[in-house]
Amino acid sequence: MSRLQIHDVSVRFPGMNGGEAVTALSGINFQIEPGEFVVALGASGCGKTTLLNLMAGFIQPSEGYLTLGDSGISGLPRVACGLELKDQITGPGQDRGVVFQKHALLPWLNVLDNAAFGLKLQGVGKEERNERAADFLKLVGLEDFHNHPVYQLSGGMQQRVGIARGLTNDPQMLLLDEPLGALDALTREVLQELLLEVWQETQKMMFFITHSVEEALFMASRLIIMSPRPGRITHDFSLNFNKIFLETRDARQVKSMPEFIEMREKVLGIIHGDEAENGGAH
Ligand SMILES: Nc1ncnc2c1ncn2[C@@H]1O[C@H](COP(=O)(O)OP(=O)(O)OP(=O)(O)O)[C@@H](O)[C@H]1O
Repeated sequence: MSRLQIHDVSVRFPGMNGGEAVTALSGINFQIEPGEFVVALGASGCGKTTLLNLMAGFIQPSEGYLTLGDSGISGLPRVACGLELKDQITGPGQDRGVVFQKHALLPWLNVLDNAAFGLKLQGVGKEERNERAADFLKLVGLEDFHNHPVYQLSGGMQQRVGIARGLTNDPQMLLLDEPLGALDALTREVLQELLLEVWQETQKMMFFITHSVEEALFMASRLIIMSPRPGRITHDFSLNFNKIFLETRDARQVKSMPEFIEMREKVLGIIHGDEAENGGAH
């Protein structure tokens, strides 16, 4: 397992319709260690999705570079980085799985074919891809739904398929952009617990974006808070509420612990302070 490192990264987008350029991220230095569950929280527009897109290799930084172990993800060529990277700049890669809020499933395919779709694109043979997809469908509790068309499934079950699909390459890292944001409260809590179980089982690095402070505190082994204009990481907390849950399996009890409530108030204060500073802009 390798660590993900972000070195002095900034991202500027050209202004829309001839407007001013936007500095979405500035001076980001950050690393994710093997086994960490990192959650990013912050006001709208503070650059959370931009950061995830960088890690996924979907976009390039304007300055700086990213590495996963001794492979470059994006940024300056390895010569300019002064590093001995094993691989050239790779962009998106099988070592990083992505799960979106809208599960982006293919409605004409069944659950198994959706979960195995990425493997199919890579040319993995049918038997092997079905076997690998089945392992991860089992992990998310869908072992009895292989042949169901995805459009017949509830939102929560569709997102389970999305999570299984993100895992089928057995990536080192799972990048999740508000994966539970579109779900009802009850389903959301069930999937929070499921994701923690998946994390415990697979030990993968997780980078998870949310707007919910409670969800962030419950899920994170490390919580980063970002602030906009330009997007920066302003706070970095180590937490262990997720481990307490995995030991006790009692989410209600964890979320009502005095330490949890105290931390929730502290984080809300930080975020509301940022929003007030930015005129509540979204
Ligand atoms: N492709 C783009 N072109 C121009 N500006 C962009 C582009 N993508 C993002 N931005 C701008 O960069 C800033 C950061 O956007 P980003 O989507 O990363 O924030 P976010 O924290 O994920 O927001 P939200 O919580 O609302 O999803 C915003 O000001 C946004 O308008």
